[in-house]
Amino acid sequence: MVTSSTLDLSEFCVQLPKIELHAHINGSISPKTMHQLRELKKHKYPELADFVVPEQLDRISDFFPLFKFIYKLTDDEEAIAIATRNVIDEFAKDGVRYLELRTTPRRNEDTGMTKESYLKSVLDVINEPRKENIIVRLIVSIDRRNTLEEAFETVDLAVKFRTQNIVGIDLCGDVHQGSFEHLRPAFDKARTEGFYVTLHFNEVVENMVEAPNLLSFGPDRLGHATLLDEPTRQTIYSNRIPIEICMTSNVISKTVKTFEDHHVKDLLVENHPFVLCTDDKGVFFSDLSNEYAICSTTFKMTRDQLFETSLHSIDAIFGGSELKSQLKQQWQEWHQANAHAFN
Ligand SMILES: CNc1ncnc2c1ncn2[C@@H]1O[C@H](COP(=O)(O)O)[C@@H](O)[C@H]1O
Repeated sequence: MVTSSTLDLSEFCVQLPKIELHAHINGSISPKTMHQLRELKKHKYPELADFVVPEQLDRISDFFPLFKFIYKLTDDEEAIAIATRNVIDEFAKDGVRYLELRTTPRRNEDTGMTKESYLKSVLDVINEPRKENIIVRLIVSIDRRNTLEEAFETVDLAVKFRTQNIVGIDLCGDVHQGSFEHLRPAFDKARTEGFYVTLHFNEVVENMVEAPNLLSFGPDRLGHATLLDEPTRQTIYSNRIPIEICMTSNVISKTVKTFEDHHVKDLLVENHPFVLCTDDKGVFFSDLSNEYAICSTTFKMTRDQLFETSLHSIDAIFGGSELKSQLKQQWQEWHQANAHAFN
């Protein structure tokens, strides 16, 4: 039998069943898969030979241009399928039992990939049978830089493939570009069609002016919610809107100074719902188990508190009450079978 002395914090965090709700597919591609895809694509794009993901960024505006390279690695249906499959396998190995991936459908004129064939390729992988104990769902992302027409196109695609485990729509992309208000009619349509909605929220100071607009939409979850003024905080707390927390992402992209300063500390004090997530594990080099370990070490959380954090995350999934009950039962069974790991 394993005792607590043989199960260190990192191993506990891997074994703990976890929920991942904020993972962008193209940002989650591991160095190993990047290498595999680079080998496939190097003749076509020789410039990829010198591409390495930097370990540190000076500011968040240095983050978005990385995708000019990453998108060359996934420029066709086969490559995006390989990336999606490997990302799912890696999350499963890291103890994730329920995963909501998100991605922005993208076309590529050279390869003939369309937004529809991109989405189909991702969904085919999400829905393929797998041995691992992991349930996978998809959130379709709308990029802030999109025109309203493009945003509608994305929602229409989600409607077309809705029976294939698409559960929600997300607003993401370069935080210094575009506006939610401009794209709002597409989000209204998504809501009317019955999709859940999550919005990247207040990652940088410049986003704060549009916060009232985003909140007036009534999002089901918020991504990051890093900078909150008092009225915004009140609205989020009183409506108990769950927040997707990505500690390493925020610290590496310098929207939060240090782990100790991270705004998750306020949520812990307020007992406000949050879900620990990775954001872009391929770019920030941190798996979900590592995010649990960082949160635990930074805020002195016990193993019981980590288990409760993971268990409560189930309430924030874009799924119905039956699925939530099934997952909670699975979590409780794991807890009973692993009582020794909590000492
Ligand atoms: C750091 N925080 C973040 N804030 C906002 N958007 C982000 C993001 N991290 C990733 N993305 C969005 O996700 C895309 C990559 O995955 P997909 O091509 O969709 O699979 C990026 O191009 C960006 O638009």
